[in-house]
Amino acid sequence: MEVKARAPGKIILAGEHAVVHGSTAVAAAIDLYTYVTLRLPLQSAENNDRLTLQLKDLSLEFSWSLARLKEAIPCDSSTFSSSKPTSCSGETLKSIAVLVEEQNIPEAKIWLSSGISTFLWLYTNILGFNPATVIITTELPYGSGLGSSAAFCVALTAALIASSSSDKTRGDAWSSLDETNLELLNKWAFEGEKIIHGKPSGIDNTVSAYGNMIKFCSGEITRLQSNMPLRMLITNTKVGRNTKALVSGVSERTVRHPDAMNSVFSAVDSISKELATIIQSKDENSVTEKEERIKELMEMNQGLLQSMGVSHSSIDTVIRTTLKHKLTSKLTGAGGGGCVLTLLPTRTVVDKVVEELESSGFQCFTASIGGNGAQICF
Ligand SMILES: Nc1ncnc2c1ncn2[C@@H]1O[C@H](COP(=O)(O)OP(=O)(O)O)[C@@H](O)[C@H]1O
Ligand SMILES: C[C@@](O)(CCOP(=O)(O)O)CC(=O)O
Ligand SMILES: [Mg+2]
Repeated sequence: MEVKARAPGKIILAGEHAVVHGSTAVAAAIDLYTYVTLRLPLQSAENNDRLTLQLKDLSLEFSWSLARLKEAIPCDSSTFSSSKPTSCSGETLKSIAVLVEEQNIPEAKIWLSSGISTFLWLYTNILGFNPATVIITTELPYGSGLGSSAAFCVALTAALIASSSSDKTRGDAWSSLDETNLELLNKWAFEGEKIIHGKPSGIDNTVSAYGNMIKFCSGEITRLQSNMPLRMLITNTKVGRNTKALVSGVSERTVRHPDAMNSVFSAVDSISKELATIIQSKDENSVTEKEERIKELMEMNQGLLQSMGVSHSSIDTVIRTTLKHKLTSKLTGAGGGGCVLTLLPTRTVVDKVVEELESSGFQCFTASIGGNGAQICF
């Protein structure tokens, strides 16, 4: 039996980091996906006593015997239920980390460890100790602010949940999950994100699961209907960073300066709410006027991200370069490098600015905003 699933990456238009501390943020799915193929072998097949993970783009394969997994991962069968997402305890995470270490991940790819731990946790909790081969490919850059971690958790969980569904109508087309399964998958994916991010807000897994554009605040989701064209240039600075470290850096700064940081978070909250209002507004304001307001909000948001300590000299270079072309940019996702968004007002010609950014070693692309969420295919 084979199930495929895919889940999109995202951009955060406003509110990253502050959203972890209860502020509003606005995010949209992009048309770059992580794909998961789950193969469950027949009882009689060879290799029906192993769980294998193939990361195709990286030409890496990891494999565990089911006996080793059962021995290492504590499982209380009285509380175990795939329909009740639970958090991975610190103790279980340590046992899983040992299973990951045994795989001798190449030093240059050691950043994958948290993803592989998450894989083992989600797999064994949703499907139990059953044999399978799981193949993953992705169109998203890893650790660049486009939500590869969430897309990975969402696509994996979608495949795991779909494999136990009774309705497996065959066909080549991608289809969405029903509301109940989407809610379940989003909760499991959030538990997965906790292993990768430490303290995620839940915005990334939510927008990857549901797609479109959302306003998100303390777990409350409002689906947004955009009433204006919204084009963004995405520039990958290619400076590697890690969301977990950046999120905890902001928390530490908040402990040191609670009043100042709470004011920063409150300002971000206002920016995100105003942005959501402008995007949805059907009023008479011309598109140009709305774009001018969005530009200013992005500029203010970037300033506040700077004051949280999550910008980077590479991000400043992108901002300065785009400003020469009268374009406004802000970081997206956790910052510290990673990707930068540049608003492309109607009729902007991007060739010159892209050429200049790419000549500095950055990689530019555009992506369609606000598309599909998680989908499955049998
Ligand atoms: N396709 C994948 N396979 C395995 N692990 C992945 C995959 N995509 C993401 N990850 C995990 O997520 C981490 C990156 O997540 P994060 O630092 O949150 O950045 P982002 O979500 O912006 O890409 C990687 O280091 C890896 O552990
Ligand atoms: C910084 C944050 O707001 C977004 C992180 O996004 P990414 O992992 O950098 O794609 C963290 C979160 O909301 O969980
Ligand atoms: Mg992430």
